[in-house]
Amino acid sequence: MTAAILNGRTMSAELKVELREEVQRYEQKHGHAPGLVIVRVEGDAASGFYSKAILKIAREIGVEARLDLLPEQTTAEELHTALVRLNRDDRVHGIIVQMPLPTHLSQDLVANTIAPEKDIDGISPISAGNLCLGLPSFQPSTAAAVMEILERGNIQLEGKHVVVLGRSNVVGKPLALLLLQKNATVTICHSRTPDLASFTRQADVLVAAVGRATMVKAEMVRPGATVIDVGINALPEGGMVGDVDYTAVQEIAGAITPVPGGVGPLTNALLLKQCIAAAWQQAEKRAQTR
Ligand SMILES: Nc1nc(=O)c2c([nH]1)NC[C@@H]1CN(c3ccc(C(=O)N[C@@H](CCC(=O)O)C(=O)O)cc3)C=[N+]21
Repeated sequence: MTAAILNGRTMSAELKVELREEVQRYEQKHGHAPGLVIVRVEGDAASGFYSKAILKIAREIGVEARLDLLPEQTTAEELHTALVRLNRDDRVHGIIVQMPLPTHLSQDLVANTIAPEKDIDGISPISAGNLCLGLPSFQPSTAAAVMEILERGNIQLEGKHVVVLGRSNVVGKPLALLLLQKNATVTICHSRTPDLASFTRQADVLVAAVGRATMVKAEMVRPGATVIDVGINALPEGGMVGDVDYTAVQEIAGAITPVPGGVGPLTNALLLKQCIAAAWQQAEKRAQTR
């Protein structure tokens, strides 16, 4: 038996249609489009690709988006000033700062400066705190993309054992909290977990978010399990692979996400979804205080 493929491209196309309609409703009510600004500090080549991909999807669904490109030598103070200006700009509803930043700029600075109501990538302490408390909040978009795939793939979570490989602040940690909200039993494994396979073999749903090419092998997967691959590993010969040994694991798993074409295509769509939500929230708040 081979696994059902959870196709992120198809799901993303469906979500984009829904978001397009949502943007039209917003525009009819408020007379302007939701606004998004991507801040990119030059340095990391891949992040330029992601910025362009976000601009493209924004254009497709009708969100007004622009890229603010800052030079690699930008100081912490200059970045702070740029973010404060965006916080004060009423036409900007969502702000995303592309990671990774050059080493002299800290993610903390960004997380603590972006206005929580514009933090559509869920990196501020307010967003993280609300998520931890089980309150509504913006979510890191990759973690949100995994939840969207599970939902659209009709993968049941209540009472299921989900094993998450990786504990990053952008994927593993927030994802574990989102899964708990769905009443899953959650285990987080990481680089210091001994005998990883003894955990992964127990998983009804296995999520790999480690960043090590093809490290999840067939013998680590329980027959019939759902396997979600968040990994993006560039190959020296070009192309990319996930954290899962796809060819071998798809013979064992019940359902599996490919790389590319799995979690990736949904990530930016979820970012835009949260930007539209941010625009609604800000417009309604403004209406109340008038
Ligand atoms: N502040 C911040 N937030 C992020 O959410 C963020 C970030 N920085 N920096 C970079 C990572 C990575 N990321 C992806 C987005 C889309 C695809 C995507 O669309 N991938 C496709 C296409 C891949 C291809 O064909 O090259 C796929 O997997 O099929 C992947 C990865 C968001 N990230």
